[in-house]
Amino acid sequence: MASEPILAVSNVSLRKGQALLLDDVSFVLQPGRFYGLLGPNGAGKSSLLKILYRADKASSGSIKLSGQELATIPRRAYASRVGALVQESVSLSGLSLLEVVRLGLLPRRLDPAEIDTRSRAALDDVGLSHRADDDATHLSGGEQQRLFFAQILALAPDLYLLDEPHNHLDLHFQYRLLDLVRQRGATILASFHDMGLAARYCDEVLLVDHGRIVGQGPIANVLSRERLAETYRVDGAFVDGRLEVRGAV
Ligand SMILES: Nc1ncnc2c1ncn2[C@@H]1O[C@H](COP(=O)(O)OP(=O)(O)OP(=O)(O)O)[C@@H](O)[C@H]1O
Repeated sequence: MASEPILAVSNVSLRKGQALLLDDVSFVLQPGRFYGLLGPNGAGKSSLLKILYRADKASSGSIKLSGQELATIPRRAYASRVGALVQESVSLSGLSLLEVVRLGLLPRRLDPAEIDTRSRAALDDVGLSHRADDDATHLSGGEQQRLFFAQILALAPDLYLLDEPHNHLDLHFQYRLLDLVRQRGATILASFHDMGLAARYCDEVLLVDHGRIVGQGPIANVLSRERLAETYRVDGAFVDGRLEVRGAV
């Protein structure tokens, strides 16, 4: 029998003016699994993730975290269980790397020694411990992404929401950081445009198109030749677990 879902999304819609960004979205996430959120540009992936990390509110529908309606969970309690790596740029002005990671631990209310230990360990995980006291504004794009990964790794949430986690990362860190997150054994929902990474890491994918979930399951089943043509407008197919694309259609 399946355990209680960590997240249950039922009939969620999101309107902005005349535009329907999410249209009756429903799915559940089971604990400990790695889920990919796939879909073409403008499909609604970031809009959905924003609602899940409470940067936006659904126009209708229900979202439950371990059976509790999201709107009834105190913000701090929610933030200590659900960690997000997001696309929006954040000002790091005047902060050291260590301070940025510490900030991410605020919802946890830990004692200062524990905050320090966790923050330094997380910086080490992402290969930035030697720069702990540097000014965070001086980081490259990929280094900043690693810093935000450190923040979320230090938090150690039950549910990781990752919007294009591979953004700006070189090959080493794409694999290293996704391996690290997966090893935590938490639940992960991550959006991907890189199908190689999605195929390697995701137990299951959710395919979004025009604000609707049009498929859920193992990636090679969801991204059939027909769906790849309809949704991504490419002539392609999964062969031996790898996506082969002949070109755009
Ligand atoms: N505040 C808003 N008002 C109106 N439309 C919006 C708003 N925010 C986003 N959109 C539109 O909603 C659609 C979905 O955007 P979203 O960022 O969720 O897509 P996405 O699947 O994450 O795309 P990408 O792969 O390009 O990052 C887009 O067409 C976008 O222009």
